[in-house]
Amino acid sequence: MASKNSNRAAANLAQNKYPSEDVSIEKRRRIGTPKMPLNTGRRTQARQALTVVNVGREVPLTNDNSDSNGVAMEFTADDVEALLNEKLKKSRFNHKENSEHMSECIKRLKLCIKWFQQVEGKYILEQESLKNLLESAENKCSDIEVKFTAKEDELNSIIIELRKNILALQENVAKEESEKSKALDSLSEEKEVRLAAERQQESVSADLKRSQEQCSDLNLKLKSLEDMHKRVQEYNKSLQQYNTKLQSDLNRTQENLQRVDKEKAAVVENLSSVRGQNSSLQEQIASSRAMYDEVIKERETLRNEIVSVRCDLHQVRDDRDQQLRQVQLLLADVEKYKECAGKSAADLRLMSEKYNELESRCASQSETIRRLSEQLASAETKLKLSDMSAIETQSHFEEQNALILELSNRLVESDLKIVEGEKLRKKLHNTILELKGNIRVFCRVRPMLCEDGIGNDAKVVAFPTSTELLGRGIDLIQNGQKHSFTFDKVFLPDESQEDVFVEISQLVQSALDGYKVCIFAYGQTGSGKTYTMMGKPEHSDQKGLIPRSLEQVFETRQILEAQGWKYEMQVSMLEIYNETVRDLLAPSRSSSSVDAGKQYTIKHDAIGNTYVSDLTIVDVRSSKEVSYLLDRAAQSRSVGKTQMNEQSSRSHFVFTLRISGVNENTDQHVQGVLNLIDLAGSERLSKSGSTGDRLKETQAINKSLSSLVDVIFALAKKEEHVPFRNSKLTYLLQPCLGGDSKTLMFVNLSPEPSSVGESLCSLRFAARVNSCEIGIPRRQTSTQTHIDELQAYNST
Ligand SMILES: Nc1ncnc2c1ncn2[C@@H]1O[C@H](COP(=O)(O)OP(=O)(O)OP(=O)(O)O)[C@@H](O)[C@H]1O
Repeated sequence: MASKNSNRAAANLAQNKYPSEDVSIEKRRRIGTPKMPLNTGRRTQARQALTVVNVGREVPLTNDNSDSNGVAMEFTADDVEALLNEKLKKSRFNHKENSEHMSECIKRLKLCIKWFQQVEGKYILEQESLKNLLESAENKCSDIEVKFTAKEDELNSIIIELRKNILALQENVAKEESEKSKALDSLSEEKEVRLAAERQQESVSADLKRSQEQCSDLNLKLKSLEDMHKRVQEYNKSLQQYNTKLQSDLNRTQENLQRVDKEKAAVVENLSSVRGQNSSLQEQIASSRAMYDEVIKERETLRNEIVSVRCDLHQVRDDRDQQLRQVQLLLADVEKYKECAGKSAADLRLMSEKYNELESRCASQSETIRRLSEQLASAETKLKLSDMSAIETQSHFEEQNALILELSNRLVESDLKIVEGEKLRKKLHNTILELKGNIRVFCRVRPMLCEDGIGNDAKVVAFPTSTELLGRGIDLIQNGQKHSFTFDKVFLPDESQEDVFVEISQLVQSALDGYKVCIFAYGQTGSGKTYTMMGKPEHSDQKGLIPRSLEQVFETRQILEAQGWKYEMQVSMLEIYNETVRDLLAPSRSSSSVDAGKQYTIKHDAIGNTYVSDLTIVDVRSSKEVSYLLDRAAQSRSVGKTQMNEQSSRSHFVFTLRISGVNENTDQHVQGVLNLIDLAGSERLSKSGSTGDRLKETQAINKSLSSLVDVIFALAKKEEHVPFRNSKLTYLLQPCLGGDSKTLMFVNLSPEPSSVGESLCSLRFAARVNSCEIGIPRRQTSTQTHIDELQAYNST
């Protein structure tokens, strides 16, 4: 209830109303006051009332029941107005009346003032009460305002919080929505995955079924395979037998190859004889052609003669006809004359003379005609004869031409056959080499020498004689223990230099075909390395591989020249002594010590060719030139003395023949290299008994040979790093060992029982080399520009 009143009071305040205004509004209306704020309006009304009283207007009394106190009297606005507007009735003569009237007026005005004062008192009271009310209302209002602001603040903070909550909620909603969409996506994905999985499951179960079926099938197959395995094992055995047969076939193929080579040589010979025949036939043809031309010329002259004779004959015939016509005319004249017998006898005589003359002329002309006819007949027979001989010559010429054509066809055919044969030979040769592996090992045991000592009959080397190992196996007996080894070829002590060369001649041929070929001899001092490589060139049957190879190279070069090949050969020779390279062909070497200061550096180019800087390279055209160079090199070689061999080489000897060939017919270029190396002795320090300088040499030799061993072993194990640079020897041989060359190692053995330890070491190393696979041999064919580039590189 209290709050209701306070609310209403607040509302009134807001409308500038007072609580009691509603009550007094009627009164104010009645006294005619305008509606105005109370404190100003009431004072104005009072002043107006006083003004009315002071002005003394006559105000009609609307209420006559006013008592003497005049308190109960009430005045309306109209009353007051009327009272104020009332005009005093002044009469100049009736002062009394005027005075009465005035006093009346004053009386009324006083009443009116009194009323006003009462009203004012009431108003003041009311105003105070209203003020109190206002104050309380204002207090309430301020309280409310404070509460309101507190509430507002509270609400604002709540609103802010709510807004924050809304934002957070909106974010959450957005997040939730994105999660929802994600979840929906993943759901759909999962659905797809599930479908796929279901499908997969179906297929897997189908597969499973199939697998089970297959499994059972496989079980069956396994059984059959087991049976087959047994059969395969049996087959394998037979294959092994077949393999040995193949090996023998291979040997036979090699023999065939040699036979093919011989046949080739025969064909080449045949070809050259055919070529000779051809040239003689060509000469014959040329002479026949000359004869034919002569006959043709003769025939032409005869024809011309016949034509001229015919012309003459024609002429003579014409003359004769003319003469005959003249004779007939004359005869007619004679007849006329005879008829006219009356003419003179002189005329007659003249006429008969003329007639005789004409007759004799006619007879001579007939004679000429007969002669010319005879001439014509003989010329015609001559012409016929020359025609016949021309035809004969022509047929002979045609025969000769056919023969030439046939011979040239045969020549082309045999050329093709030679090329084909050559190709086949190369192919077979390379197949054999590939079958054998591109690093091969041959073992050679030298015979017992007088120097080896007499009476030492204990045999430490034996050669198995089984078909499988014949020519390939070797047994070494050390302290009663047998060590067996197998190599690509084992040469018995009694096998000749020729026998050894036959086995490597194809390799030498490969150098001409554009391959890099490297043949080196390894073994202890005195085991026959130099004998194998160099031999004794002064005795033709004891020449070693180097002179024989060179002879073959130059011989084959000549044969290949007939096929359009042109070769250029360059030779260089060096030795590696105490890890230092020495040029064996250096001109200064024998006379001065200029060479001693030179630092020969070994370089390899991108295509695996090796170059040694400053090394003397000599162009050679014949094996004789090379022999001369070999002699020069032999003199330059460093030869020392050890207990083991008086002429023992203490350095590695490297002979290099570079071959570059061009075939102008086929526009082929080949670049081959033939490296022939005589290594220094591989004996161990203890065995060599070296001291001082010799010990240093032996150590250097051992270092380079052990580097060779390391390189070979690294290659055998297919290691990433191969230590080629550990020694000059291995670095020089890098392209041969690690690259694409055809490499052959001779392991030379001494049959002496005292050398059995060294022989075992050599054989073990050789066996390791034999198990190596080192790349695929690659033929070096190139264009002319490439060769020029290489030569330019070489010259730098
Ligand atoms: N197959 C052989 N037939 C005949 N004599 C041989 C044979 N092999 C080697 N000789 C002889 O054995 C001796 C030593 O041979 P060689 O000089 O070739 O050995 P080496 O291994 O080269 O020795 P070094 O390491 O000292 O050079 C020589 O007198 C040589 O003639």
